[in-house]
Amino acid sequence: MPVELFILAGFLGSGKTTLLLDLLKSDSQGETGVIVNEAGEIGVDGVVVKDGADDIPLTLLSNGCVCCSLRSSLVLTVGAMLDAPRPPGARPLRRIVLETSGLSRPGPIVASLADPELARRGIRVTVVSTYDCVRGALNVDEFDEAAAQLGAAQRVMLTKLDLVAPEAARAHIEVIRGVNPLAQIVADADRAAAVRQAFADSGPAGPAEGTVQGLFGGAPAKAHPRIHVMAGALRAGASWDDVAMWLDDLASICGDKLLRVKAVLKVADCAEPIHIQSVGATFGAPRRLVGLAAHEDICVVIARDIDAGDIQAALPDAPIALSNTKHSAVAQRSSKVFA
Ligand SMILES: Nc1nc2c(ncn2[C@@H]2O[C@H](COP(=O)(O)OP(=O)(O)OP(=O)(O)O)[C@@H](O)[C@H]2O)c(=O)[nH]1
Repeated sequence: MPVELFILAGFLGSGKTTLLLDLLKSDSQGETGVIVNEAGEIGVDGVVVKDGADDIPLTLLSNGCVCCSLRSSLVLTVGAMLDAPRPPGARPLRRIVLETSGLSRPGPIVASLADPELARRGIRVTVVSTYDCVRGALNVDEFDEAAAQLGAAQRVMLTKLDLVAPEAARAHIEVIRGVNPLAQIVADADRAAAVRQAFADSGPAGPAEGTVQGLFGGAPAKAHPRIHVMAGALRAGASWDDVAMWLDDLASICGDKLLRVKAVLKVADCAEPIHIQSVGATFGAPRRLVGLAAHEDICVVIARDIDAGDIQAALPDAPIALSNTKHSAVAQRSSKVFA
């Protein structure tokens, strides 16, 4: 049976990891492999996926943004995942999901997968993009990435439907149709049904591959010139209160320039690492990761028009020291080329 490779795209915080975890929970046969890529050098999603679903084949591509720098390693990773021995009695992998960074553009990833080795294996590629019904996806500052992610999708999955009225959902569907009239829109209020539709087999005809590659194949990967991906290092001995106060300060300094915070931090006064995340400047409830007592700290902050130097200058005694990552440098370099 051909293996389905799903490229899971969608803007920062739009619900990719949550959708992936729902798929893994529903996959009682363990037929799904996962590749996680994040902006910057930090793999929070990989940790969260591992905590939510044991025993899945999982590979992290965490040394850069996949659409900028990892083309050949992606092909090798997919091949290695398919060749890896399966546990006794397990079925062969039926699908692989590549969760991209919320800043990745799917076009170059699809183009990089047009590889003779993968074609020989009969892999079918489908781009599934998540669309956040609370934030919308086409805010002016995020337009380039969001439009690329929606435009390249064969399927667009409406997320956070439970948080909006049906009229709002209908309005979002019109927006999506305006950007990509070819996409199948998954808007089922029954979450389990929606997850099945989002990851349904693409069928013998394949998911309009010609269309995606024709529109986006080979396009250069443009990092957004105004977006900064920062890594944070936790000061030894910092407590949960220190971190909570810093998050408050960070939100008030950045305001709507703050796009995403994700961290797994081992603070002095809690036995387990704590998973923290925000979408924009809105923080979800912190969660203890019980299975990960010995995990090293990871922290990523993604913002627009404000970088680590600005934040450090405003918060000099912070319990978390921020530094700009390669993704910011890539963004700055490419702004000269693409501006
Ligand atoms: N109520 C509700 N919350 C959701 C839904 N999907 C995601 N969320 C919440 O939105 C936040 C971000 O979700 P993630 O799944 O981490 O988003 P993501 O797209 O993987 O984020 P990045 O990898 O940073 O781009 C989390 O707090 C989720 O719990 C949904 O369908 N309903």
